[in-house]
Amino acid sequence: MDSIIVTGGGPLSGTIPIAGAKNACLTLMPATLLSDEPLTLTNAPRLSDIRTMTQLLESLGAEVARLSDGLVLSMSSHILNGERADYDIVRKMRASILVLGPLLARQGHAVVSLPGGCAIGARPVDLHLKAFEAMGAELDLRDGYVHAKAPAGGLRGGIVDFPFVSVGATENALMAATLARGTTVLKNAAQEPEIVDLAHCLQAMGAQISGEGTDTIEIQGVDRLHGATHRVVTDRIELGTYMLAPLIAGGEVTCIGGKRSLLEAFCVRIEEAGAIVTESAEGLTVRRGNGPIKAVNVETEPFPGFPTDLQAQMMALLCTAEGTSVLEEKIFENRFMHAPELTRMGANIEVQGGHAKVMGVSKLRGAPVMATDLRASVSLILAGLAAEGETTVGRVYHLDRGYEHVVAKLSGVGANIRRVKEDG
Ligand SMILES: CC(=O)N[C@H]1[C@@H](OP(=O)(O)OP(=O)(O)OC[C@H]2O[C@@H](n3ccc(=O)[nH]c3=O)[C@H](O)[C@@H]2O)O[C@H](CO)[C@@H](O)[C@@H]1O
Ligand SMILES: C=C(OP(=O)(O)O)C(=O)O
Repeated sequence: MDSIIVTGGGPLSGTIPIAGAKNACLTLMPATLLSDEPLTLTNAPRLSDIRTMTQLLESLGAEVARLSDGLVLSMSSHILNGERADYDIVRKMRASILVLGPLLARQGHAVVSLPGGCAIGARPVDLHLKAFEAMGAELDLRDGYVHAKAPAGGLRGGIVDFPFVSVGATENALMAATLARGTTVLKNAAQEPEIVDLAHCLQAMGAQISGEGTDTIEIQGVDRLHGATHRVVTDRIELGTYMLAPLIAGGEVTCIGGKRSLLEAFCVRIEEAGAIVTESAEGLTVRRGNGPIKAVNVETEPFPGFPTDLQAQMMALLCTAEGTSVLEEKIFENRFMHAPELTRMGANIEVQGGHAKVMGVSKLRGAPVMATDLRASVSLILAGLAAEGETTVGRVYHLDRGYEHVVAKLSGVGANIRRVKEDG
């Protein structure tokens, strides 16, 4: 197991290329199961989650080729020879549940392991299942698996009214509905850029979809989808993460490929805290304005609100802000596990239920800390960028799920950061 060692310093200067979005790629890849023709994704990120999804698709009979240093994924599921997504793969990555909709739509049956909870909360999949039921599927939950069967003649269109917004359930239902008979309407649908990206890819494959990016998506089922080539949208969470680096360590960084429209609510919050954000054709450039970073309050919400996947990193910034900030986590029940680790670095944070009160301190101090999940890991690296001395972040495998070349990207703008084997 590797660790990352960061020595506080600064200021940072230069450019960081932003990768294709993990969370878009993880739903675009299962879309290949909807067609017997090849789907090619460009701008794919080089991440362990993508390798896990590759393994899952291959277990179902798809062929996945990684070309051009892994940035191009070419997938083909000419023949599906499996219907079972095994617990051994699903437990590694919750996004595995996204094969259920495509399998059910294409071959009329599927057996997919229930993902179970994870470090940030219980994370049930009941909304995914209710959507398939609204399309006529019969579901049986036994032995830890969902056994799903479409009605004779295949899934049929239906009205799916989500009681609250779910990104994954919207994606799963959207994919399934492309091949259902008749019209499906998804109400209270998620509006994330990754949903829009999935809709664009499905449209390129011949799907009839309207309303993507709003809370009502309408899908007119078609008999078959064909192959396509699609470029994966920019990773707005990686983008936001690296935008925080110069605010914490000082300096100026341009995130290549960044667009404000992907992260408006986040940009507004960091500007309130004292950031200067400039958009150009190249990307987003960020630096501190005159004066210290100021405390701000943050509530996580579905898009277009402030993303939960940037809450930990924002907390790292606010640890040394002037004043007291309150962060409210409204998406996941247990997503403050970075707080005790930041406290080990000298932060002053009180967590109560879904709220974290962060009393700004003048400086953090380096310490050995433990990554508990993906975004928590990177928040500790960000905190380490300006901390006094050395911060060693353990359990870096969490980080590898969602950040490619993190050491190269941050050392490229002048950070003192290296990766070592756990035993030295
Ligand atoms: C691979 C991927 O894209 N992951 C993202 C996706 O996760 P994911 O798709 O799992 O997140 P959801 O939007 O579904 O979850 C939102 C909330 O709804 C709850 N819920 C969800 C489905 C369900 O059937 N029942 C239910 O109760 C969840 O426990 C959570 O509290 O969106 C999250 C919210 O933006 C992000 O943090 C994740 O990074
Ligand atoms: C929570 C995340 O991912 P996942 O839904 O795959 O656990 C994330 O990307 O921050």
